[in-house]
Amino acid sequence: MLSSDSSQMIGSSIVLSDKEQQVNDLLMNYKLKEYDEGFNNPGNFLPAVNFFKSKSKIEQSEVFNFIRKLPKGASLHSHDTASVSSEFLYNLTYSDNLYGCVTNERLQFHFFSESMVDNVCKWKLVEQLRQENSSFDDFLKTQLTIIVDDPVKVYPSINDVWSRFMQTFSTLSGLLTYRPVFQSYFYQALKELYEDNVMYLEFRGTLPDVYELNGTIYKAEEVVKLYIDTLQDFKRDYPNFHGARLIYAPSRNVDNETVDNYVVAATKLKELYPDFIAGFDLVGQEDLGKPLIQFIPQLLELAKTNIKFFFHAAETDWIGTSTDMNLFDAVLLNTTRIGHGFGITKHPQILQEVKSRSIAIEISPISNQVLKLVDDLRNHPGAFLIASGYPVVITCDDPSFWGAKALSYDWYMAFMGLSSRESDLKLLKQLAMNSLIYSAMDEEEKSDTFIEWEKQWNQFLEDILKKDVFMKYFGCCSVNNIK
Ligand SMILES: O=c1[nH]cnc2c1ncn2[C@@H]1O[C@H](CO)[C@@H](O)[C@H]1O
Ligand SMILES: [Zn+2]
Repeated sequence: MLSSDSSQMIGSSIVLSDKEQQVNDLLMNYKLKEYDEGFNNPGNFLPAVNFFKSKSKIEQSEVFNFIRKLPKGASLHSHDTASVSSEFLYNLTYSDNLYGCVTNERLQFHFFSESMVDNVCKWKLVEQLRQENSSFDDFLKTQLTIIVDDPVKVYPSINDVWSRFMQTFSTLSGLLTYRPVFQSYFYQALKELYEDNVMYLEFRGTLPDVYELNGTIYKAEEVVKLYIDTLQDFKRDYPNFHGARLIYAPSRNVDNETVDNYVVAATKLKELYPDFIAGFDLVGQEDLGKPLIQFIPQLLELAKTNIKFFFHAAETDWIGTSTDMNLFDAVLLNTTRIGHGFGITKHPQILQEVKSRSIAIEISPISNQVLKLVDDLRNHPGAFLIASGYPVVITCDDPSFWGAKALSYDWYMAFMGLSSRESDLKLLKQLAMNSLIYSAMDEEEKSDTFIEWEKQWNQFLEDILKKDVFMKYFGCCSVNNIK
């Protein structure tokens, strides 16, 4: 029974090479030490603690530092304006020509040239706001993320945390949709992934209007071009980075007529940029927005084109509600992957369908914890999906908003919180391969990328073993430590 049970886990069919086995021994040394320490002192087990509190401790974990070095393949679910580290975001607030204004206790940003400041708000240069009031900067920092000291108190329900979450998107809008910032932000998002050993990105974007100081506005089609140009710049600077694609993902909290317009826009974008546009999704808090069933005629129209669907579905704790039913519509509409799918384990029929049709579930553990679906990540439904070999990819959703960076924090949670004490390098290797297998790349591109990834993987094994030999002979970090 034991072997039948563990043979169903993701990665269980992998046979490790000798080199991989040596690296695995090291990894499991780190993992078991940390895991068993948690078993003995449950209050210290990091996946059980709110991420706002656990983050700095995760950064000291040897498992986490191992995962950071591991070539993780692709990042398949993140959002346009919640991608970069909060440090980078904060530094953007020192940009020239940036104005701020506070309405209803929320900060708004906008760039203006001096002669063109509008009257929509009582704008002042952010530089001036900082000079006038010594506590302004602390206030500004609270506006860039949803991090708070006491999340249980500040966010009693999911609607409270989502309200703050949406306000944060709104605060950042005027800062990030200024064309030079828009491009440097995307460049930085790619850079942080690259530095986290991620080689390819598929991200959701709403394609907001982007502006210049002289009043020029770029509409969706031109905004896509801005992404493509930035991607090209990035690939020129970092030729080992494979690439990126956009999933056009506007708000679901709209009427039918707006979705008619989405269909027209998505079709046009796919025609103009067939390679860069991966597909379509609808975003926003599912419990408060419209369910997919409301837009079936439009979505069927879109399905006639070669646009793939990547629907967010059942990002919820409720069973049998419209949010939960989105799983059925997503599968019936032949979705390529499912964003979150948090409710899936309550639906045996959907479980069968996703397995037989190879529809990957994009699991974002930290997002689900911070946005109040589950407190202790050992109770995340993804634990069942991983243990039973469902098609799963690990994703990061909105790392910027909770102080995470790129993908490794979520991989850490998947490895320590959502999988068995026994799960090892085989799981991590399969998760990396899954991220390429379930990407929107065509078969030829997938196999090219896979070859690139394997090179990185072999280099990673070499690097880990070299470091291990070094540690054995030199103790820690300096030749003075030779024993
Ligand atoms: O986890 C999520 N579920 C649904 N929608 C989300 C999530 N994270 C971000 N957004 C949505 O994405 C838009 C920016 O691309 C935001 O406006 C937000 O509504
Ligand atoms: Zn999302």
